[in-house]
Amino acid sequence: MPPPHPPPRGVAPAPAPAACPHFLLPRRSRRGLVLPAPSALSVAASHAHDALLLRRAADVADRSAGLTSPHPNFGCVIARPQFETDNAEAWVVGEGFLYAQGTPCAELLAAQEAGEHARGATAYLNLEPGDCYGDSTAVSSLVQAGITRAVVGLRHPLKHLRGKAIQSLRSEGIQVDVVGEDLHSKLFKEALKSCLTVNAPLLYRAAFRVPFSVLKYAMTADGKIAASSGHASWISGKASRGRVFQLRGRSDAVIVGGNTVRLDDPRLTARHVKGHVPVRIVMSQSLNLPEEANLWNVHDAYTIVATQRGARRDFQKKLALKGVEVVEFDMLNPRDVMSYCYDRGYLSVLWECGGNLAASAISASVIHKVYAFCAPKIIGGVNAPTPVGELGMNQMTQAIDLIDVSYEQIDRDMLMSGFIEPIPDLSPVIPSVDEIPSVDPEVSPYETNIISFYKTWDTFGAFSNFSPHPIHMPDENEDYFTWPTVEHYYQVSFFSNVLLFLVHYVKQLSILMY
Ligand SMILES: NC(=O)C1=CN([C@@H]2O[C@H](COP(=O)(O)OP(=O)(O)OC[C@H]3O[C@@H](n4cnc5c(N)ncnc54)[C@H](OP(=O)(O)O)[C@@H]3O)[C@@H](O)[C@H]2O)C=CC1
Ligand SMILES: Nc1c(N[C@@H]2O[C@H](COP(=O)(O)O)[C@@H](O)[C@H]2O)[nH]c(=O)[nH]c1=O
Repeated sequence: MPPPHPPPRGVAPAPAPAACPHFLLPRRSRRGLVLPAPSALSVAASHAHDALLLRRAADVADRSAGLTSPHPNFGCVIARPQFETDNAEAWVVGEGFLYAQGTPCAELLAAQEAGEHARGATAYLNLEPGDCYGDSTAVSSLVQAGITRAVVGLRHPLKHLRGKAIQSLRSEGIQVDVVGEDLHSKLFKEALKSCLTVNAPLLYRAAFRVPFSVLKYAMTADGKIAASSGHASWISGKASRGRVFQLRGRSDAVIVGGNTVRLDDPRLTARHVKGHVPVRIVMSQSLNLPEEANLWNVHDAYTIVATQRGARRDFQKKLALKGVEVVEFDMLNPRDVMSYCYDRGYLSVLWECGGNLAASAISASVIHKVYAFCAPKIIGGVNAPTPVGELGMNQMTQAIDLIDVSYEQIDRDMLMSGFIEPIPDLSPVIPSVDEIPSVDPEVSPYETNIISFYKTWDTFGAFSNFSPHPIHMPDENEDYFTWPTVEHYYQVSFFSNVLLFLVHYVKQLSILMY
């Protein structure tokens, strides 16, 4: 996004003493032009601008929520003060976010968009960049772009990456201001909250060693999630259900209980929104589930059935034949299922179950956030199910208080959301990928023989298209060639009959790139 009034080209980076707020620095272009009169800005105003642009970096990072898992959401906003306007939003010359694993980093995209305007500008990063597999593109992009200052919301949560990029940037002469260390004010606290919220799944995962879990339900104005018959479609309106698709798209998995499968035959897909499709998980102790169900159609999305060890082995086999993965637990309970999801690398899980399983999950302390859609309808019914079953509380003083509550009207419905636990800060240290225990392949005798390896952190992730493991394969002339990843080989195979020249081209490109 070009600035409304681009600064002169060839602006020399300004010297940046650490103690001096960036916007107070006088800066000169190579031609001797004095740049915007930043001294006109008070420290308070510069803090306000910094905080606003940092919040914007967090908002930008949020655009790929659900897609970067298990990596954090990174956003980068590059801005430089303009003479003509005090509106910091208009100072933005480039922005970018990490779209997904294996795609260019936020800093590179922002620097590319800013071009020459990045010289002498400030980069706002919701999170300290992390370098994967020795890749330091984020830092080098900012250095090469001529950034003179970086404002960082949070240090990287991984122990082995924490502080590294900040140190590298500083060693390149870039002034780095970290919120809470170099920048303190109420405005920065709020900006920090945005940075924490955008990576809440990662932080909860680190703090509690389970994925970030959201309980979502739709209820009538008299607090029912279905009629007494169990019929529940639909309580909330179309717009609210559209929002649910978005929530699914931000989650690694969606969970329901067996009863919901029997009564609703749900699909639990993120249809109508492009992008990420979560895994569907059914928790069923009895395994008394229908032979035919939408969830067994694994062409829509992958399905896992979590059950009690030994439950209906014949039915387990049938599910496995359909491509459904069955996982047995010694004692099926929400905490063990969440530990299992943690081991699979999931960052966030959406619970779309009924009240019985919801109560069990809340009691097990695995629910961190609640989304309650309330529709202006009354259904009544003494036995009609409610969003949360028995919690064993009998005094109102025992009620769980939601915090950071938000209210939003969605068409005729009201959405209330709030956290059960405070968002953890970064004091816990997330184990590196190597330290995350692998899933025990013996966990179930009837796991499906279809294995999932789309993402590198799946159990069989080494086969993932993007997994950085070279493969050695013969080409059409039986000549062996080493491909840097399965993705390279796949893409070439896909086109080989049609565009042979492309094969040659991609091979050459691979040789050049690696
Ligand atoms: N309006 C809304 O947002 C929603 C409404 N609903 C409605 O809710 C009703 C179903 O409610 P409910 O039976 O509570 O929903 P669920 O089926 O989602 O949860 C209960 C089932 O989960 C399984 N389960 C596994 N482990 C546990 C455990 N530790 N604790 C509790 N259950 C466990 C059992 O399956 P099994 O019996 O197979 O062993 C149990 O019957 C339906 O009428 C449905 O339409 C459901 C979801 C959302
Ligand atoms: N009834 C009800 C919901 N119910 C939830 O949605 C599931 C159905 O999802 P799908 O088959 O993908 O459309 C169902 O099993 C239950 O978990 N959700 C809502 O947003 N609003 C509603 O009124």
